[in-house]
Amino acid sequence: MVRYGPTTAVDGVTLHVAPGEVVALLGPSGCGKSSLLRAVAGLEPLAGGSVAFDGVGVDRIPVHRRGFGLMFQDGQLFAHRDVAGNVAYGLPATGVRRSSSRRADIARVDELLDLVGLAGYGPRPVATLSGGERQRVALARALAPTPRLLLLDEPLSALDRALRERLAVDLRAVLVATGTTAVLVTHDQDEAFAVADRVAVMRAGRLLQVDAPADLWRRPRSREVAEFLGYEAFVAASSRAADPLTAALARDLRDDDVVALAEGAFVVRTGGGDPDAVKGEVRGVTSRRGRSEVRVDVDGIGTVTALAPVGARFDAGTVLPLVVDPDALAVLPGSDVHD
Ligand SMILES: Nc1ncnc2c1ncn2[C@@H]1O[C@H](COP(=O)(O)OP(=O)(O)OP(=O)(O)O)[C@@H](O)[C@H]1O
Repeated sequence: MVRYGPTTAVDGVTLHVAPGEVVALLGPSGCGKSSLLRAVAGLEPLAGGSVAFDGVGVDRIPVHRRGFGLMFQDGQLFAHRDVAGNVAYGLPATGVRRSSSRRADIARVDELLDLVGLAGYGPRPVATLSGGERQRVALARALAPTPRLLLLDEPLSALDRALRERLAVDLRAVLVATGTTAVLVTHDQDEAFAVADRVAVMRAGRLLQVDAPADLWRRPRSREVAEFLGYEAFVAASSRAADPLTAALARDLRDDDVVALAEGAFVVRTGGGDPDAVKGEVRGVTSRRGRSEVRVDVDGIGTVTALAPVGARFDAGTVLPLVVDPDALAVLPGSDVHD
């Protein structure tokens, strides 16, 4: 538990991270992700509960003795050191500076820069680096002491989306290659899914669900989780409107189950009429990422986003035949669904 005066930021959270595992804490702004991470790091005092590593409590151990690495959104590089100097700062001090240990340090810095895709950048002043390059240097520096746990607080959030997507893939590759156990805080679902082995969805100081990305997406435990992930419509399995959805899922549902629809649960059917197809009345069309997203009203379901080939144009009011893509559906068990 973490409290700030009367505000309880983290409450009743139990989270186990396996050796070598990467876990993302995902949730909206203010849900307590950073507070949880900072409590693990030792930067926030615990109002209750405990933090243990390898079965040993670390609550009384100060931040710098926990053997945990930290990396933040802004990298916090030293402006007066070059890239190699920043990475070398992260290396454990060897005491007597013998030339053999200096050579080993140089080799280790080169190895780390290579790992983060910055081979040859050692002599560059950090002021000349792009935002993405700075975060790569910050990652190399954080990994230099081979921390037993790496804590990353929104490490990619200051970067634009395209760069964030690329770096997320690289970040995962580096963590996996080094076998680093890590906890990452992010509000970006794509980032969490790209980097983590398991994603912990957080809301109002609590963990709602912790699962591998695919399981989280396919089996959100509650409507709250599903809505956070971007499911945009919810239909009672017992309603007639759910018939084409349950048919597409090809499995029996309980009457109190609820079918959740993500964007693309309907695809605009091109060519060939089908009198039994679901009908959707067009509200508007936007082009995004090489495809057309068509907002359609479907009887008994509401307004949802159907997909159509790029460049498809439909006038508002047009009635389109739709087919169901079962991969964009999830079933929420009835008893767990909260409105
Ligand atoms: N130093 C502080 N003093 C008082 N309240 C704080 C402090 N730090 C955080 N809080 C409050 O605790 C709650 C959780 O904040 P926290 O920063 O952990 O959330 P978060 O999920 O990381 O949000 P964000 O993504 O916006 O950083 C919020 O209500 C916040 O206002």
